[in-house]
Amino acid sequence: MSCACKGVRTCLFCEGKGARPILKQPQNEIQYYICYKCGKICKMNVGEPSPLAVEPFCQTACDDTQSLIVCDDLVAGDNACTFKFDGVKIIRNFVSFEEEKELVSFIDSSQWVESQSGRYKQDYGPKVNFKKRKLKTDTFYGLPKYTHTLLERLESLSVTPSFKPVELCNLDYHPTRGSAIDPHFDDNWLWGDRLITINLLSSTLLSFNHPVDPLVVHVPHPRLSIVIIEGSARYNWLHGIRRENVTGRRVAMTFRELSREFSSGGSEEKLGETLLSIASNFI
Ligand SMILES: O=C(O)CCC(=O)C(=O)O
Ligand SMILES: [Fe+2]
Repeated sequence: MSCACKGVRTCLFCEGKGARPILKQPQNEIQYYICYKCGKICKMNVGEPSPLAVEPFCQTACDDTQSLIVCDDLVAGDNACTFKFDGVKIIRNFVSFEEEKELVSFIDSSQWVESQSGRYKQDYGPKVNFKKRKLKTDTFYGLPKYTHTLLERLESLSVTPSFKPVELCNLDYHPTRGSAIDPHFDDNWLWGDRLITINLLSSTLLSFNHPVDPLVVHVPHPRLSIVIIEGSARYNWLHGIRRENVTGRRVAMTFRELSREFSSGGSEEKLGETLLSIASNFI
């Protein structure tokens, strides 16, 4: 085993060789979670088991009859919260177990590359230097074929009108590597308003940290579900996956669309058109 950790990032492999993980969660952090069933925000009391251990249901009665739930403009639960948190949609059972098996086998037939914090990665999209705001398209040939039906299905659900991704990033997490992703904002120069992730093989929690206050909102990301991040969840809260919430192998497929700058009327419109045209080849 080896790893690609740099700077403050660590995984179980480099920690085994002496790397020191920095303390990531503040002691006085107030934790909330989103109810699996009704989408309400509930406060987690100290000492309560992780919402991943027991499905986090809110204390009030909520309707559990739907297999497809959409959490939008989440409302404060009984333990009323005073902050605004919106812009997360969860669609459960977006893929079936059979499709999951097929997808993972397609994905695994391509090479995984080691990434930081115990993750493996596969990228389909432009090569980007976000610091210098430069990108190259010469190694991007198109999105993989296995995404075609998934994107058509997404289109037909109409929760994400005209979503045209120009990047797919597959990430592989495993508890034996201590895989995680530290709280971060996704770029907003190239990438647009919506980030969409399909979660395969195991359920997890997507944790949203307030950029200033010691506040976190854990959002369930069930196996087979899709999560759409936009609005304040996209731009005002950092998101990440904590090591303790990776309980089995997890494969996440994240799709990203173009920002306004790369869309029609924007200063990089032409480059955007090139990317869209490449992405429409399913290879
Ligand atoms: O694994 C995930 O669900 C999140 C990945 C993510 O935030 C990213 O790649 O930027
Ligand atoms: Fe991200």
